[in-house]
Amino acid sequence: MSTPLNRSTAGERTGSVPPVRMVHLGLGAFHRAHQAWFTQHAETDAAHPEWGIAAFTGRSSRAADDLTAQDGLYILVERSAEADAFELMSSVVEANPASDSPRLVALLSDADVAVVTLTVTEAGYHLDPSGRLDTDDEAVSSDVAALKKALPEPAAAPELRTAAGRLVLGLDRRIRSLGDRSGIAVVSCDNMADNATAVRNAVLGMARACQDGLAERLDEAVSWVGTSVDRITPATTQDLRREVAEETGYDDVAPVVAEPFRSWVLAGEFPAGRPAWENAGAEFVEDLEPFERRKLWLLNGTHSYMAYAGQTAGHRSVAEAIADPEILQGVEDFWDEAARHLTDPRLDIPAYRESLLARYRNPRIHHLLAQIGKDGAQKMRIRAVPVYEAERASGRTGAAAARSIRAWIDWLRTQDPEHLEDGEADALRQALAGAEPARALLDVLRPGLGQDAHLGSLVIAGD
Ligand SMILES: NC(=O)c1ccc[n+]([C@@H]2O[C@H](COP(=O)([O-])OP(=O)(O)OC[C@H]3O[C@@H](n4cnc5c(N)ncnc54)[C@H](O)[C@@H]3O)[C@@H](O)[C@H]2O)c1
Ligand SMILES: O=P(O)(O)OC[C@@H](O)[C@@H](O)[C@H](O)[C@H](O)CO
Repeated sequence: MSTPLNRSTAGERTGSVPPVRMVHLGLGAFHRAHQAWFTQHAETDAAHPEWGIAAFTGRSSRAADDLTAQDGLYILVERSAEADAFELMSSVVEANPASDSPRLVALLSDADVAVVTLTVTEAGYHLDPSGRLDTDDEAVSSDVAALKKALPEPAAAPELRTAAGRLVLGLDRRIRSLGDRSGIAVVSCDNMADNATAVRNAVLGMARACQDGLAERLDEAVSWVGTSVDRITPATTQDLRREVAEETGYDDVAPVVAEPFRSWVLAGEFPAGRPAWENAGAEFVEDLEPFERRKLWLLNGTHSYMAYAGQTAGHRSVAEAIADPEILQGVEDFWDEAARHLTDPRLDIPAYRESLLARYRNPRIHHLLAQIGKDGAQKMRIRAVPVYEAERASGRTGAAAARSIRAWIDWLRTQDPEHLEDGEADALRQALAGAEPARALLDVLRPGLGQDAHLGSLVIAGD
């Protein structure tokens, strides 16, 4: 019989409960395998940790219910090709539902809270293809209406639908209560190009739509920190729960599995302090872009290629797809093209590629292509299109990047348009229903791309 997991059953396996100094939005698997891990491993005295995380779910309250019942504790399974290592995680000290605006306001009004991190998926920023807040989006306009009413009333904390709306409310209250001491770092940990600008555009776009002058006040208080985050973290399954119970004796309802590899590169200021994440291997750099491109193009770019080409070929996981010689060739070709534009000597592309192959081939990480394939419009826009454009600007064909874009289009055309798992599903449905679907899908990726005759010859043939 397994034991429920909580601070009393864990006993001395955890240190004391650290004070909340970080707020996180988007309590998914990745946060628990990455930022929570780095925060726990940054502590110099594990018995008396100093940085606790108060996390909020992104939408449903499920993860908050599960983790609250366990006092925030969960088990992280580090899964290499050979073996599993089980670690009890205790840096998340509070798990709240996304709906709990009063708690978010209270936390952000506390001067000791110094950092906000986010993992709300690319779609959770509600940005349009040009990178600005999409004010036509229903969730965005609903938050604008609620905030217009609530902001002038200091005690109001309505339930909001977007991460940007929640941050506008919480940061407005922080500035009102802390004045000069309201400086704080907001750190997007989602896979996006220039994620610091992405979260800034979302939050300031929301503020601008709600109240004159608010965007400027928020921008003065917030340091928008850019990051490149990496640790392959598949969705949790019932099998994992069973395996954790067998190995540890705990009936953990919210375990997480991840590969041993992890990396976090950050650029930006932390006006109110931060955990010493460098103790856990994080790197702080002045210029994030080369690192971000290496990760988004080489890893995420080929993940997306494998997701579409792999599912079309009948594969289910990354490990299966990379074992297919044709797909491996497509991955290598994409890397050759992308690598020509990753010339910073600090990047060591050959070693990075070799390590990616080993990570993809880890047979014990069951990373589903269907999970990676969600929200393809936003992902292909930043993972494949820039490689194609960089190749064309250098006078080359961009054939491998085009092959990846074609894989997305071919796969999309086999899907039921009514059940697309994509934040841009409406635009995709419209494109798929038109007279020239492939061309229209290219235009969803980037307006005008459908008119690129060279890309058309590679992607649209047979339309
Ligand atoms: N899983 C990985 O390997 C990995 C690695 C690097 C980066 N990331 C980044 O982390 C993100 C989350 O990955 P995950 O594995 O935790 O996924 P997950 O499905 O476990 O969790 C997603 C989280 O985002 C929230 N969310 C989803 N849509 C939202 C929306 N529209 N508005 C607000 N919140 C929303 C969910 O409620 C949940 O808390 C990814 O989209 C990616 O940008 C993931
Ligand atoms: O998490 P997403 O949905 O942005 O992308 C799917 C995968 O490409 C991604 O999660 C990678 O596994 C991750 O970025 C590795 O660090």
